[in-house]
Amino acid sequence: MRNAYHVEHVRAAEAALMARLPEGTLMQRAAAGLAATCARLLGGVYGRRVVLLVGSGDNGGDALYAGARLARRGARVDAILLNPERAHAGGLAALRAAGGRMTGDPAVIDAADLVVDGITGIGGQGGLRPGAAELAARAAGAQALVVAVDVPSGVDASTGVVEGPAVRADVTVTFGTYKPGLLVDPGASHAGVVELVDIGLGPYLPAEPTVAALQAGDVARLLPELSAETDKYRRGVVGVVAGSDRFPGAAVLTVGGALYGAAGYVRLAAPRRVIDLVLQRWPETVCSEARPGEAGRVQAWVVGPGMGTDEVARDRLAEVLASDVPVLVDADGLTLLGKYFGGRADRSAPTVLTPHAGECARLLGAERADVEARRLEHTRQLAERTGATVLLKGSTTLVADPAGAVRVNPTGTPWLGTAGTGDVLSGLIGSLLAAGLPALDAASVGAYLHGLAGRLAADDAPIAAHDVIDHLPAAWRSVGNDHGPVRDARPCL
Ligand SMILES: NC(=O)C1=CN([C@@H]2O[C@H](COP(=O)(O)OP(=O)(O)OC[C@H]3O[C@@H](n4cnc5c(N)ncnc54)[C@H](OP(=O)(O)O)[C@@H]3O)[C@@H](O)[C@H]2O)[C@@H](O)CC1
Ligand SMILES: [K+]
Repeated sequence: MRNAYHVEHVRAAEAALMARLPEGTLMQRAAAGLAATCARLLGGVYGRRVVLLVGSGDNGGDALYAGARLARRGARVDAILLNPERAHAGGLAALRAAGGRMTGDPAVIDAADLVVDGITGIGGQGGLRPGAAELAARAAGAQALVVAVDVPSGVDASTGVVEGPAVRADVTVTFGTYKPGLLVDPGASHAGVVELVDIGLGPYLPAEPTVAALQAGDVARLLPELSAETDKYRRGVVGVVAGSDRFPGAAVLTVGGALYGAAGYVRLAAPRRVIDLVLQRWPETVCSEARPGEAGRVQAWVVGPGMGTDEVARDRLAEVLASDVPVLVDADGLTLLGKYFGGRADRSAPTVLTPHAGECARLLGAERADVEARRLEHTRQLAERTGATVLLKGSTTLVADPAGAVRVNPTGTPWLGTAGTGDVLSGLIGSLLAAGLPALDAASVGAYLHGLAGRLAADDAPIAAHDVIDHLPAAWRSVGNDHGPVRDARPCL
């Protein structure tokens, strides 16, 4: 698990650790890690041109001490101080002693091999002020690699919100722990590759992170265990209510995602025309024209993709919500939820909602642009308000549960932003719910596998939703299964 903590937790941990160490120790650890990354990126230090952008806080101090280390190894280091009177005194003295120079001329940026962004870190507030914004823009237009110290300046470390101009880094070297703003967009897309330098904060951070990102090993651990005794019934049945005469393809994609999840089989409740189309593609589907409540027992329902928003669809949703099993509501189901159910599910069994930003905005009565800009806040808010686990789709998919846990998905590709991929995701998560995964795990594991399948399918070229289904087995295989290879459960005869 890649854990990220709100700035208030980082500050508390830092204070507790600093109380046990000689003054300046943490900044030296940070600067050493930063300088090592810069040296590696430069592919050698001697004769390289490095420019430091230095704010008046400790973020600037880190940059100055790292610059001093590089200067001692022969780099030509120029520091631009945003506020010369308030720059970190110890860092300044170290840089001077190592042969670094202070300059007021931003033209040095144009000729630099590497720019170190030490304007603001966890102490930054709002978008960059004009002087800092000009330097950031100049660095973005130059050839140099940009390395952000702790957090790209202008990105809110705790939330990923970017309120105005901000640095766009190639690499961010962060200290002690990841920050949510490095994992959640729009901040994440400013951070580039994130490297963590251990400065010893670990034991002083709370057990529960503010935001966590699953890694392959976590997904492997969370996947359901299969054994020789596992049959289709024990693996669970996922029910799908999707598709309509107008949008039959949504059912094909949702069923496809569900078939390649962990459930033993997929039951579809839909109109005849939808069933015919689904059976052509997926003959293994168990289909029924009956209402969901009469279609047979399932361990989880997926309801919504392409089902329409008329009163027939409303009644189907009502039946599914009245069941006592986990339910995932997506697409038209979300519209119906807002229109007829006051935006609330009010169920005792787990409910998962999978809106994109527009659907999330509608359910919250907010603006879509606001949801995009403050993804963490709005995902949490919708989970609190609905009592459901909410997965907000889009760049850096987020999952929040009503108890306050938040996960951010580290996989995915912009190529996934194409019609029907959401239907595949719904089916996949529904299948994981049917196999018994708790809502937060089902949603975040589903997002992980879906994002990975999308990446494998795209390989830097456009994809369609059915390509994602085709690559789900490869995505599963690539994370492995912590419970051992299933094919070895029984000896071959
Ligand atoms: N925590 C740890 O364990 C460790 C932390 N360490 C390091 O300390 C960093 C935190 O240092 P910090 O607290 O001094 O704050 P920091 O990020 O330098 O920013 C404050 C400065 O920014 C300015 N400023 C604010 N907003 C601005 C804006 N929009 N645009 C422009 N300027 C703006 C603000 O100006 P003021 O408001 O005072 O005028 C003030 O000058 C942390 O990120 C890490 O790098 C490591 O050394 C060791 C371990
Ligand atoms: K920075």
